[in-house]
Amino acid sequence: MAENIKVAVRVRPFNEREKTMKSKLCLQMVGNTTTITDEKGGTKNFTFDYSYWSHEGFKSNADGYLEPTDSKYADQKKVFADLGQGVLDNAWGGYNCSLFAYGQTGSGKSYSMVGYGANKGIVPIVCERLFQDIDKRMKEGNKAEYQVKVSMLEIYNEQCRDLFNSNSFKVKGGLKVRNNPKKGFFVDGLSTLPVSNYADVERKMNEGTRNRTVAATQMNQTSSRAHTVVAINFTQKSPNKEGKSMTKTSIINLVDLAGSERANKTGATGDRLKEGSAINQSLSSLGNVITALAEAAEGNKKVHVPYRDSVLTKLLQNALGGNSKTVMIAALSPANVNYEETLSTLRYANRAKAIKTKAVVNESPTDKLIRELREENAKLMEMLKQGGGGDAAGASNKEEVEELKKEMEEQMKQNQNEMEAMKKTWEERLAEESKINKDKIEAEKKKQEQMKSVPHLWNLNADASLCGMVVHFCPEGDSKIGNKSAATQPDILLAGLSIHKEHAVISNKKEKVTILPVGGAKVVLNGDEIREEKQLNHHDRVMFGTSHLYIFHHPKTYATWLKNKDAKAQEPKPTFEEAQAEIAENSGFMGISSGIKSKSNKDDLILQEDLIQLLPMINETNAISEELNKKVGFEVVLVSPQARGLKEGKTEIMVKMKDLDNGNEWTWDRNKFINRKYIMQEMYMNYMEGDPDWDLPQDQDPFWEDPDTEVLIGNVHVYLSSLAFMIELEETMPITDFKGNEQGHLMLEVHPCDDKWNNIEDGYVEPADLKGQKYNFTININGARGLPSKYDRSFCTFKFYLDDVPIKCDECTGFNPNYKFKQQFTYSPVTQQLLDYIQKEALVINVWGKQKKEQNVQKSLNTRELMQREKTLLRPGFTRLDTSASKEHIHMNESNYKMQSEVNTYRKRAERAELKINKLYDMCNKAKEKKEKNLKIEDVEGVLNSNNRFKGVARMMALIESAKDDNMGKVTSQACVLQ
Ligand SMILES: Nc1ncnc2c1ncn2[C@@H]1O[C@H](COP(=O)(O)OP(=O)(O)OP(=O)(O)O)[C@@H](O)[C@H]1O
Repeated sequence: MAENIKVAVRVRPFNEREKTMKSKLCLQMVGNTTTITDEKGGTKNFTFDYSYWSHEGFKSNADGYLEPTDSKYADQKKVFADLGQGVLDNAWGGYNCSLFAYGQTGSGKSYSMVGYGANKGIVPIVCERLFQDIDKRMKEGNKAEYQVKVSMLEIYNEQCRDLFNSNSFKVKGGLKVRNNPKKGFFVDGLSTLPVSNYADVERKMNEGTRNRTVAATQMNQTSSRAHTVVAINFTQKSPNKEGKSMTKTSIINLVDLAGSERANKTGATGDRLKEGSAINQSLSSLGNVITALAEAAEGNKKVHVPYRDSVLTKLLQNALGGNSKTVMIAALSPANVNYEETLSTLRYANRAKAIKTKAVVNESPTDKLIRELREENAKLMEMLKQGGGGDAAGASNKEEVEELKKEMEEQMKQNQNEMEAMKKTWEERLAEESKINKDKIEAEKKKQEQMKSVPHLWNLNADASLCGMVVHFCPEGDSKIGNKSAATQPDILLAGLSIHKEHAVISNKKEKVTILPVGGAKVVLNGDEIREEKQLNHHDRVMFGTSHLYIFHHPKTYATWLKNKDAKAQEPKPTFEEAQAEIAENSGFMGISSGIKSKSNKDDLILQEDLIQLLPMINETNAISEELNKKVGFEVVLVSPQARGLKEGKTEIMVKMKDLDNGNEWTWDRNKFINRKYIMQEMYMNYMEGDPDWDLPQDQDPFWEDPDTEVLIGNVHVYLSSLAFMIELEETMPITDFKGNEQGHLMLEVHPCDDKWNNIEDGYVEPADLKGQKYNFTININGARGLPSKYDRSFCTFKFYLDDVPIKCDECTGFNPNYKFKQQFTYSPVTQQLLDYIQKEALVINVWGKQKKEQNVQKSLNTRELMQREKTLLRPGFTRLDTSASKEHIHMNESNYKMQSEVNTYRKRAERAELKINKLYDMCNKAKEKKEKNLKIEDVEGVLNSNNRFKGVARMMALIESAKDDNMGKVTSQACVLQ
C-alpha cells in the first residue's frame, strides 16, 4: 500500500559563534507545528510528522550525553524511538527503508544521523539494535540465518567513491552507476562487506570516514558538498512451511546529504562559465525529483520524474518513489541570520510530505534467485553470439553495438559475482573479512594506546564529523613531513596543494616538541606563518600548505589537565572556525572581524561568516594557480555599496583576480568566485589524476578572463545641489576605487539652459521657485585625466533620477580620454521629488575600463615567482589588506566630497547674490541720477511677496529702472532682503 514519506524537522542549539553574536531565535515549535518568524515579526507555520525541539531544555551528563531538563526537548533517544525504531522494524519485516537528512551546512544533519561522542545518532543505534535483536533471537533458538553487510559511498561532484576502498578514489570519473532491470540503479564495484557485530560496523564506518577525510584534504574538497550513503544490507534466511529456504532482504539506506547552501549564495552568477561544474547537480536534481513526485502524488499523471538527472537521484530512486519506507529529517539552524535558508529547508520538507512510496516485502527463495540470474546470463550470451543484440535493441551503428556488447558483458560479470556471493557460505565470507579485520583491530588498539603517551597532531575540518579522523604521531626524535616525491619516505606523508617534498620537521626531545619549516614551505602556527623553529604547545593550531590543518596534542599537558579537572568537565578544544578566524585576523582582516563583531547585526554577521568561509578558498585558489602555473593571484576585498556605484545595499565581500603577468585585474562577486573555484578544483583533480586534457581551452578556463570584460575603475559622486539654485557646476572630480584610492579625475559640467539650450550663465533662484516650472539642463562629461595606464579604453555610465537603464558615454582610448559627452534633460513641471533628489542625493558616475591585451615581459617567471614579486601577494594565500581602514577611507572621502560640494554651492550662491545686489545698486544709482520718481513702494512689495521670486527679480529690476528718489532707500533695502 502506498504511504507517505515521514517528514521530521529538528532545530539545534545556538553554536558558539551564534552565541557570541547574540543571535536571535527565529523558530518556535508547538506540537508538530514549526513556526518561523522573520525580522519584522511575520510568521509562517509548517506542520510535519514530527517537529523536534532540540534548541534548549537540556543538560550535559557526566559522559557528555545531552539529556532533557524539560519535556519539550528532543534528545537522541527520542529521535531514535520515533524514527530509528521504525526503520529497524521495517528491516525485520523485509522492507527496504531509507532515511535521509537534509539541511544547510552545520545545521545538524550529521548530529541526527551519526551523532557525536555519547550522543549517538540514528545510524549507529540502528546498527547496534539490529545486532542486539539478532543475538536475542539466536539465543531464543530461532533457526533462521542472518547476514548483515554494509557499504559506504560518497557522491562528490557526480562521482561515486567507495569509502571502504581508497583505491576507488583513483578511478577516473569515479565508480560507474549501472541499471539492472531487477535491482534498479546500483554502483558497480562498490564493496559490501559482511559484518558480524556492531563493533565491526563502527570500525568500518570510522575507516570510511577517515578515507573520506584524507581524500577531501588532499584534493582540497569541501566535504559538506559531498553526499554520504551508508547502506545496510540485511538478509534473513529461514525455512518456510515447505522446508524450502526463503530469504527476506532489506536494504537500509542512510543518506547524509550535502549542505543545502543559501539560495542567494549559490544562485546565478552571471558568469560566462556555467554553474560550478556538477557540484550541486545532485542536490538540485533531488529538489526536482521531490517536486515532480509531489505533483504526481497530487494526481498529475503526466509528470515526468527526472531520476536520471543525477547520480544521487538514480541511487535514491527506490527510496523516493519506489519500494521503500522512507523518512526525511530536515535539520534547522535556530539563528535569525539563517532565516532564508531555514525557510527554504522548511519548504523543501513541506513538499516532501506529499510523496508516496510503495514498499513490498523482498522475499524470495535463494535458489530461485540464482536460477533467474543464470537464465539471464544465458539469454545475454545468446544475444552476444547474435552480434551484440544490436538489431534487437535498435542500435544502428557499429559503435552502439560495441557499447551494448560491453554493457552485456559487464552485466554478466555482475550476475556471476552475485551468484558466487550467494553460493559462498556466510561463514566463509565472515572468516575472510575477520582475517582482514584482525590486523586493523590490532593497529587501532596500538594507536589508541599511543595517543595516551605520544605527542601527536589530530586533524581539523570544516565538517565537525571529520575532525580527529587523522592522527600523526611525533615520537622521540625527528619526524619528517613531506610528500611522496621526497628522497626518503617522510614519517608523516601529506599530499595535495602546496605540500613540498620536504616540508617541515617536528623534533621531540624529551617531550619538548618543536617544528621547523623546510625551505620556503608554508607552515602556519596559530595563525602566523613561521620561518624558523618554534615550540609546539598543547592545542596549538598548525597548518601545512593550504589545507592540512591540525591541532597539536601534548599528553603531558593533557594529563595535568585531567588531574585537575572537575568531575564533569570536558576538555575544551579549538574549533575549525576559531583556527580559520585566527588565520584571517593575522592576515590583516582583524579590522573587519572586530568591526563586524561590535555591530553584530544580521548583515555584518553574514559578512563575517562569508569572510571566514572565503579566506581558505582564496588560499586554495592561489595554491591551485601556483600548482597549475596559471599566473593569476586572488585577493579578498570588502566593497561598500557606494563603492560599487550603488546608492544603497549591503557591504559585500568580493574577490579580485589579478593577472600577475600584466597587472590586469577583475573583481568578481562572491558567487562567481565560488563557482569558478569549483571548476578550478575539478581542473586540479584532473591534473592530479594525470588526465592529459586537464587544461581547458581559454573560453572554458576558470582562471581566464577576457581583457575585453569591462572593469569598474572607480566612481565619481557628484552632488547636484547647485542645480537646484539654477547655478551651473564645473568640476574636476576624483575617481575613487572600492578601496577609496584615487584612480584619476573626471571633468564634468552641469549647465542650466534656456529653451534654446543655451547655457544660463548667471541664473539664480530659490529651489522652491523651480517647482512647477519647466527646467532644462545638460550634463557634460568632458573627459578623464590620469587613469591607470593598464586601461587602454574607458567609458562612463550613470543613472539620473528615475532612470532604469544607465546612460552610457562612448568608449575612448588613452589614459586622458576626451569623452565629449553631453546629455540634455528637460523636466516639466519640476516636482518636489525631483528637487529632493537634486538637493540630497549624489549622482554616481561609474568609470569603466578595458585592460590592455598584450602580455608583458614577465613570461619567463612562473606563478610562484610572480606572486613573490607582488607586494600585495607576498604570501601565496592571504593577502594583507586593511579593509576596515579602506572602508573608513571611502566613508571619509564621500563625506568630504559632499561637504566640499555644499561649500561650493554656498560660495556660488553668495557670489551670485553679490553680483545681483551690485547690479541692483547700479540700477538704483542710475535711477537716482535720472531722478525718476514714478516707482511705487507697493509695487516692490507685491513683487517680493509673490511666490515666483525668480520672475520677481526681473520685474523689480525693471521697476527700479524707473524708481523715484524718495522711495529709493526702502526699495534697495527690500531688494537686499530678497537676496
Ligand atoms: N540537536 C543538537 N543538539 C546539540 N548539538 C547539536 C545538535 N545538532 C547539531 N549540533 C551541533 O552542531 C554542530 C553542527 O552539526 P552537524 O555537524 O551535525 O551539522 P551538519 O549539518 O552535518 O554539517 P555539515 O553539512 O558540515 O556536515 C555540531 O557541533 C553538532 O554537535
